[in-house]
Amino acid sequence: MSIAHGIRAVGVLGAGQMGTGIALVSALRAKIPVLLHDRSAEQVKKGLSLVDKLLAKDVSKGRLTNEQANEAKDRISVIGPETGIKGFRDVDMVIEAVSENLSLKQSIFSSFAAELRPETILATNTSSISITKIAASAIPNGVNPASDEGKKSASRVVGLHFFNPVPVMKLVELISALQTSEETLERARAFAIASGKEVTVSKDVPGFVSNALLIPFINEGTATREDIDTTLKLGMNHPMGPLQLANSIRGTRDSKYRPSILLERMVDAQWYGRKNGKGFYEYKD
Ligand SMILES: NC(=O)c1ccc[n+]([C@@H]2O[C@H](COP(=O)([O-])OP(=O)(O)OC[C@H]3O[C@@H](n4cnc5c(N)ncnc54)[C@H](O)[C@@H]3O)[C@@H](O)[C@H]2O)c1
Repeated sequence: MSIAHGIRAVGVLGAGQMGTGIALVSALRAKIPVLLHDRSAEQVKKGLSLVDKLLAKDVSKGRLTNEQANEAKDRISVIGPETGIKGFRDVDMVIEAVSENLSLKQSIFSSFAAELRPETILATNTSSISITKIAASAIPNGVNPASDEGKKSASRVVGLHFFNPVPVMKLVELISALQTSEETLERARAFAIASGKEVTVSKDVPGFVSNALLIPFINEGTATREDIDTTLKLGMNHPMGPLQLANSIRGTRDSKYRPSILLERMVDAQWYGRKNGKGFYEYKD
């Protein structure tokens, strides 16, 4: 049985690569008001100009009318630094897309618990941090996690893992923390579908489904980088070889997905892939 998401407005925290894309699909596809906040005014400016650019491209390709593009843009408003996350008080769901850092996310979810309404759904776009750990930080100070209030507070936290670039990639992984309620999960699923995505459900394990399956391809080392990538592209119809993809991802620190010696040595050599121009491949630009 499918249930309605019931989200009348969404808050997006972080206007980087992912937050900007999430704000755009929420405004354009789910057609609801979006409140965007980032601690950096510079990032907000960059994010909004990217939204303009992507919408203009859709109009020029005939995928959207001018009116649809303008309506989508008008649904996005910015919460300034003086208001901060207090500006999310009236939304039904927030999606956190700040930098990948456990203590940063824990302090943000603890502020969400202090500042937002108790029924607001709290979603995180993390790609490698345990949703259960994040959910545990969404319990108000002094409340016992095993009490009814503690369980209820953590039960509205869910993983909503969008892929990069968000407007293009069709998949969203939905991740249930140990504490997540069925209602939170189903409403988050309905919201991702309304935003134009296909949803898969993953357990709260390191890497979730997608990155956990990718790691063995990257770690195998049975042939040259080109032969590994060509095998997966031409033999298995992957659009991109795993080692090309590996140049854009980061680690999980989980022992099950321990990187191969070669990957560790590449990090020792400070060859960080696309980030600084050398990984399995070299990137001149
Ligand atoms: N980039 C990807 O391919 C990708 C894919 C899936 C998931 N993710 C996850 O999405 C999240 C965001 O990744 P990204 O690539 O967009 O990062 P990014 O560095 O592009 O953006 C992060 C943004 O968060 C802002 N920020 C940091 N601390 C903040 C705070 N306390 N309050 C408000 N804003 C704050 C930064 O100013 C920055 O604009 C991470 O958890 C990442 O793991 C990334």
